[in-house]
Amino acid sequence: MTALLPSASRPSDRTPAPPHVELAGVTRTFGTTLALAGVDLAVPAGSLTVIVGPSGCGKSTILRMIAGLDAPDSGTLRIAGDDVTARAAGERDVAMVFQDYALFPHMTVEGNISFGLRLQARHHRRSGPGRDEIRARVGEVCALLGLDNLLHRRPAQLSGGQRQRVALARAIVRRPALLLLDEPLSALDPQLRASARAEIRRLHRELGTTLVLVTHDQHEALSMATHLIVMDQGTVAQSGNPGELYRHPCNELVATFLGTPRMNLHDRDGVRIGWRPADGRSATHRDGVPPGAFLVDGVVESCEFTGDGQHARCAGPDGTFVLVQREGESWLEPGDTARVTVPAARLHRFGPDGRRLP
Ligand SMILES: Nc1ncnc2c1ncn2[C@@H]1O[C@H](COP(=O)(O)OP(=O)(O)OP(=O)(O)O)[C@@H](O)[C@H]1O
Repeated sequence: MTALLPSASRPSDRTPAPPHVELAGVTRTFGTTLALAGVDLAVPAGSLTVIVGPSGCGKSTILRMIAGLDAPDSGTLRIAGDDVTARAAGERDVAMVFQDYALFPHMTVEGNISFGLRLQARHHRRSGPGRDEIRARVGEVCALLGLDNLLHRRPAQLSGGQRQRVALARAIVRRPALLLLDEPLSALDPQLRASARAEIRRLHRELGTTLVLVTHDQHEALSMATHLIVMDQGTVAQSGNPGELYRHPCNELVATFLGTPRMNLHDRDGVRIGWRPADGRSATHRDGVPPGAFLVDGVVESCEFTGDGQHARCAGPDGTFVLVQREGESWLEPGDTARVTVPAARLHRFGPDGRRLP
């Protein structure tokens, strides 16, 4: 497939890509709410960067700032190396897809997708795209997104997933160097979400453009991101490769926000010990405890069947915890005594301030 957009270095490159977007010391207050409390972040060029965090942590505000729809109170924003902090939205090579897709209801799919190009043609008669070019570019993105058979429908005649693809098509037909997606999957039902996630990843690979996506769904974030940024109360808690953040969370917030069921935590000797529910093994009293392994006891309160396994919820002297059991293991039942061991290499330790201990 020929790249529709100027190619950027791929996330699989070994050398770290230069940042496409950089925020330095960005703050933003709304009335008495400090939405962004000094944000420093970098979006690697060509990456699929996902910004994730609890509701209200400032994700959408960051996206709107990158798009030029909001301005920082202080700090700087650079795109492709240029300081664009004071530059208007129209002067940035950026396209944004909104959460509600914001399609024009009275226009057909074709009309919606070609709208920006037709506007360009009208305003820049000499340099803007001609009628044939517009038709060719609309055809190209419709083929890419499987919209060929829907060109003459209006948004009301489309499913949620089809509307989302039209919104994506409308954004990429302009060939922006940077594509911003605000909660793009939130209007879709769970089954469509899985295919839409794959669709966005494919689109990102084929376009080779930098894509920044905002979500509050950690599963979506882990499964889609080539670069992950976890936000907490208006600041960046941690950023990097999703696997790295999952395996080595820098603090308790990142540790418990990423992964389901969430990480179990127990206080022992002034240290908080964390372990992921899938890393524990149910053991009997006759089993030896491997050197350095963590041992936790409890009574099974309830079990939840998940299809390929079960989640056993337990309560014990060290607090409550969840154990993931897979097919083939001997499953615990409510009322059973649970004795769980966790290998030393799978333990996380946090200090009183919540930060990861070495
Ligand atoms: N226009 C506004 N006026 C007043 N407060 C605002 C405005 N926009 C955002 N805020 C506040 O700023 C904070 C950050 O909002 P933002 O929308 O960026 O969070 P978010 O992480 O995207 O949340 P969500 O996941 O719920 O969409 C919130 O406390 C929000 O209430």
